[in-house]
Amino acid sequence: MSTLALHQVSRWFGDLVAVNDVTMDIGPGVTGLLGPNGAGKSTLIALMSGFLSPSAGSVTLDGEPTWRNPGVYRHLGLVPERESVMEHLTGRAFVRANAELHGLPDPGAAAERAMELVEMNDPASRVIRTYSKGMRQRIKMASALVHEPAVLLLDEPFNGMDPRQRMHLMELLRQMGSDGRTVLFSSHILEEVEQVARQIEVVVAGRHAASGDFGAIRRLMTDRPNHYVVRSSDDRRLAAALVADPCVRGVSLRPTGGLEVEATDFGRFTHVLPRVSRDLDVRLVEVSPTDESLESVFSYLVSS
Ligand SMILES: Nc1ncnc2c1ncn2[C@@H]1O[C@H](COP(=O)(O)OP(=O)(O)OP(=O)(O)O)[C@@H](O)[C@H]1O
Repeated sequence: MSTLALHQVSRWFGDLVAVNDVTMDIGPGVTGLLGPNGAGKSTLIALMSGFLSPSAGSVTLDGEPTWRNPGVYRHLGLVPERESVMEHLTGRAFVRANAELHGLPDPGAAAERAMELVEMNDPASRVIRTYSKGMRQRIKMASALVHEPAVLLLDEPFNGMDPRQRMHLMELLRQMGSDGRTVLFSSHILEEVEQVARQIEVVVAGRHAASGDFGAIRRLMTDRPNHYVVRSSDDRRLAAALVADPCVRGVSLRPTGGLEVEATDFGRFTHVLPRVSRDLDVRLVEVSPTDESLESVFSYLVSS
């Protein structure tokens, strides 16, 4: 069982701060690293896997620094986002080359085992140039798993996969997590993370914005102020009644018609709105959220 520990880690490139004072522990089981594009996920994964040195702070695996530490690399497997695979090699030769780099006693057998895990034995004799996006993802995965590492890091592994491949990979990650491995994967899609990860770490603009299980992250999201457009048969009367309720922080009339409502308690608002409109005999025509995008959730989390 292995734990990756990041302590006050920052990484800058010239003037740009890609990772800003991040402290987190990644333990056994599956962790999802969630954040919008450019949040610093790939940089964090490169720091964890020892490919990048921190500008400040420390990244350790079971107490050992990951940067320039070959002893640690034996326990780490990395599935990068970019296609760094060799196009002209067969899948088998590619996975086997990694087994040889790790100095495994029987590289051929280790490669077959790893390819079987990701269902890549059949296309293994074809050259990688002919592979689909999903197959490329899986051959990278086999290569990362060939030395049976205790820690597996995957950068946006579900990108480009079809639903069947996606489900298979999710099952594989779950299995590895329950076997006691430390598995971390990055994603910008909450639903993807929700289905596999026991623990979620949210990063926004290089900062660690939130941490917890899916329930905790979801609560943070639903407890934030929510903005809705409400159209009804009598907007003014409805506005006066809504603003009296504690779950509503503000109501304004929109120039184009309807109301803009800011609710602080999503759960309560969903009960209050129909009750108030029924009591007033005002008919609701439209209720739609205006800021449900993941970006707005992220910016709320980072400013709270
Ligand atoms: N080698 C580099 N040189 C300069 N800037 C970099 C470098 N690597 C990353 N960055 C910058 O650091 C920030 C974080 O990038 P990073 O790739 O880690 O984010 P991300 O969350 O993985 O995004 P995406 O999902 O789009 O890959 C970005 O502004 C990026 O442009």
